[in-house]
Amino acid sequence: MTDPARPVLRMRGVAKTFGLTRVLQDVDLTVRRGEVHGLLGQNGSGKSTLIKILAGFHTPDEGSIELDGASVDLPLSAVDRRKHRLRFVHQDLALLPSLTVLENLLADDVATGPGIRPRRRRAELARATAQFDRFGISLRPDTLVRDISRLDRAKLAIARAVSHLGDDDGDADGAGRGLLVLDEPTAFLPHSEVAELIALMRAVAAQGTGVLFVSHDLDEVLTVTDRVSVLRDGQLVGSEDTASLAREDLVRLIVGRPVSVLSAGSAPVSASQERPRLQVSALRGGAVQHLDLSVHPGEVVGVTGVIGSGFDEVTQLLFGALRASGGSVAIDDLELEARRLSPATAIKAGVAYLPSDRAVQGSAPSLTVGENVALLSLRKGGGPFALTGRRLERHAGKLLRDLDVRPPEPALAYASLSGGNQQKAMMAKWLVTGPKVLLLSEPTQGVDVGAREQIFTLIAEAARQGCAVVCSSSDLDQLAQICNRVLLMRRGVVSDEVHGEAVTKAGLTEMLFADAVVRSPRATSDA
Ligand SMILES: Nc1ncnc2c1ncn2[C@@H]1O[C@H](COP(=O)(O)OP(=O)(O)OP(=O)(O)O)[C@@H](O)[C@H]1O
Repeated sequence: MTDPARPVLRMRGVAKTFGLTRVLQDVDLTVRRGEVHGLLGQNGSGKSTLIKILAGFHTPDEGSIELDGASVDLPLSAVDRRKHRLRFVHQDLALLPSLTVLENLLADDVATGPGIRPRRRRAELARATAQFDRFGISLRPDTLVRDISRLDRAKLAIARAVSHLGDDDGDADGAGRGLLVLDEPTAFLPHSEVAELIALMRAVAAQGTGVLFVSHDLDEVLTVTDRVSVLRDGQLVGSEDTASLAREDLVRLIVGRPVSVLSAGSAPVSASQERPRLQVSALRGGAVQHLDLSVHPGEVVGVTGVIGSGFDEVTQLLFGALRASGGSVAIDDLELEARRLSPATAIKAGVAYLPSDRAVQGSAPSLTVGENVALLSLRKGGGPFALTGRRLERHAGKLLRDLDVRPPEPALAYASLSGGNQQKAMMAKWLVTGPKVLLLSEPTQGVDVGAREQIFTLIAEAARQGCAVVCSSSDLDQLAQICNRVLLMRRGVVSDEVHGEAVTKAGLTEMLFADAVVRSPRATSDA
């Protein structure tokens, strides 16, 4: 029988170096059975590397790992991962959109065998339904994954991982239920939906599984975890009971110093009285039914709402990443028909766009950091010959240092930068073009508290230089810190607006709450 007090994971003295860079040093990490354990740290602090060691992707240079009290060989083999029920849910969720919920749940069988055998279908359906019921998930097994919401996809990915943890050969006392590693599964979810995933994590831990949860969202971490471990520059700087930590303590552990901007809020930039830099009239497309919007030089306007309200599509429409069906967009004296907008015309008109799905839309992962950062400035500088070789490296290197991208090394493969540093590099890429209009979609998703502060400063600086900024986000804290005014969208139209002193997290929460009250019961349950 498994000792219930025995940790599901114990890492000791783990170290990892890439080339000359020491990424992890002497890391001890313990996850207990039935606990949700947060793993935190700034961008580039080594969290993903630690997880990749657990996934058997990297071999540590030094250190040992015990799973359920048993020492395992390194690199961790698939056999050991399966034996000790070590499962992962990564940010991309790894679901197959063209298959059904049930087929995804059984993806291992589908991938390696003839699919779901007809005579077992009934049994598999019953098992899936029981699994969903156990965790309070309402998903129809026959629905195609491409037709379900982002929240349901995240739930499905977790249910799939857990279904392998709770196999019938578990110990009679329920011990030894393994370890579920969640690597930022909430990063692309609106804040209003995260609560449901938090409930799911707690339900998983309640069955005896250890949950290791990586997130940059401190409120989320303080709500769901029992303990947290913090990495700074590859070293473990603390493992603490969450209940004993105040938010400021956690920030200090992560960043190594207090971060004043989080409590004080950055001073909002003030809009001038000049005529609008960006004028949007009767824009429609996607879920957006009708949008009129004027943004002055120096003004930062937020757009928020619940999923399906269209708030997250406004910036995509303005950039031409999503085709508009009507309306017009004027930037200074240039009038454009919204239907004719494409990313190329938008860039030419002086529009910069930082999408939320950066890995897919925002960058060229196969190029180096320097090439990515210089992509647009090359275009601006008069063709592909404007900056080459050493000049390109010098130019990109300066930008990277200015923005504190770590490491500020233009020759590195872009894909090897940590998530938050990729985000800062993309911000650098756009800001060198001196845009008239800056469009942001969830600009600090997956970004640590220190980098978040730097990105806010960059946004304020862009506004100070006369940029008109539009930011689609469900992060009310972020909107309160950067915006002069925030629009609330409901069913494709603007239903409310807050501005001036009311742009605080409390003011925005109140606006959303008032909106939820007036929405129909069906719409409210979607929130
Ligand atoms: N394969 C690799 N080759 C070279 N350097 C790497 C490689 N993988 C990671 N690194 C470097 O190791 C450091 C730690 O990266 P890691 O991805 O573990 O950070 P992280 O804490 O997960 O960051 P984030 O929160 O931004 O995802 C970074 O400086 C990164 O550039």
